[in-house]
Amino acid sequence: MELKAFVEITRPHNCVLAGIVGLLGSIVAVGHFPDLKTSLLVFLVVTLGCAGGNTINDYFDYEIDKVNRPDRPLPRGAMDRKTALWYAMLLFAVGMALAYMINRYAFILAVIAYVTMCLYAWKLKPLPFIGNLVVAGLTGATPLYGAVAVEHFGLAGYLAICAFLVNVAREVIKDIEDVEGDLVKGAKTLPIIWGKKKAAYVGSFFALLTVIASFLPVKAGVGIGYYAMVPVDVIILYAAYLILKSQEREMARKSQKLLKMSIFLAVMAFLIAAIV
Ligand SMILES: CC(C)=CCC/C(C)=C/CC/C(C)=C/CC/C(C)=C/COC[C@H](O)COP(=O)(O)O
Ligand SMILES: CC(C)=CCC/C(C)=C/CC/C(C)=C/CC/C(C)=C/COP(=O)(O)OP(=O)(O)O
Ligand SMILES: [Mg+2]
Repeated sequence: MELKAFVEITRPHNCVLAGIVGLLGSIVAVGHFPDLKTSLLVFLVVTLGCAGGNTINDYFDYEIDKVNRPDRPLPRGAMDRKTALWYAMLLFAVGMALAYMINRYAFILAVIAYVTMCLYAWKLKPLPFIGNLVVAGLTGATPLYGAVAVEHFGLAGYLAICAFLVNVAREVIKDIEDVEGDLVKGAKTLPIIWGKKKAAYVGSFFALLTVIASFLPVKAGVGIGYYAMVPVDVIILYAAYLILKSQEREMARKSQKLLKMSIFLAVMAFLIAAIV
């Protein structure tokens, strides 16, 4: 067993980004950084939840990942599945204990999110489009989590809408990329039941909705720092153009990676707009 697998299986890049988004939700809700203890707790509860979610996801996706992602820790043998299961439970347990230190609602929302990630990995992923909505819903819940922690909502709802829409687009396009492995496990994803072309239209439609929604905070008066969102929207539209042009695995991978880049850049833009 490789020790680095305990970090790798959590997909730390996603977890840190998610933790920042949780903190961003608190900031845009109250218009300033919350106190250090709340900031740290929000970051850790979201990061640990995302880490546990990614770990339990790989536990249940073992057969699919042997085809789609053979380089991941479980299919390559760097960690055994039973260890991954217990590790995920540990991550969730620590996250719930920390959530309890924030407030009652933050604890309840963390439990709901953690259970949802387990249900997704165990049963919901193979459901056409439902699985995509569940993952996107969890990403949309992330900024709302930060708002619940500070017991105020403010602009966090706009972040949640954008997070949800862009991740629906990305999840559908990821399913186009993963058709080969998903067929192995009998997953009935959108591209498998509707065909890759129709799924590409769905993904592009949600990408367009994301661009439209990305201007909601401007309507709410977020200032000049917000124009950093323009290049983000250009990247999102280009990702939509690519997947409409071709639904081959490599093009789907390029399109979904562009959407991930747009998420990272958008989060940085929101962070700058919230701080300056
Ligand atoms: C206009 C615009 C794009 C606004 C950004 C909205 C926003 C705040 C997005 C953040 C969403 C979020 C909480 C991201 C956390 C990291 C993440 C991408 C989570 C979803 O992961 C599921 C995915 O299937 C994992 O796959 P992979 O990234 O390939 O490991
Ligand atoms: C709101 C709280 C407390 C936590 C939220 C935690 C977050 C950010 C969740 C976002 C969604 C997420 C990262 C879920 C984890 C499970 C996961 C990786 C889903 C996608 O997995 P697959 O659909 O199998 O795709 P992969 O090919 O990437 O495995
Ligand atoms: Mg998976």
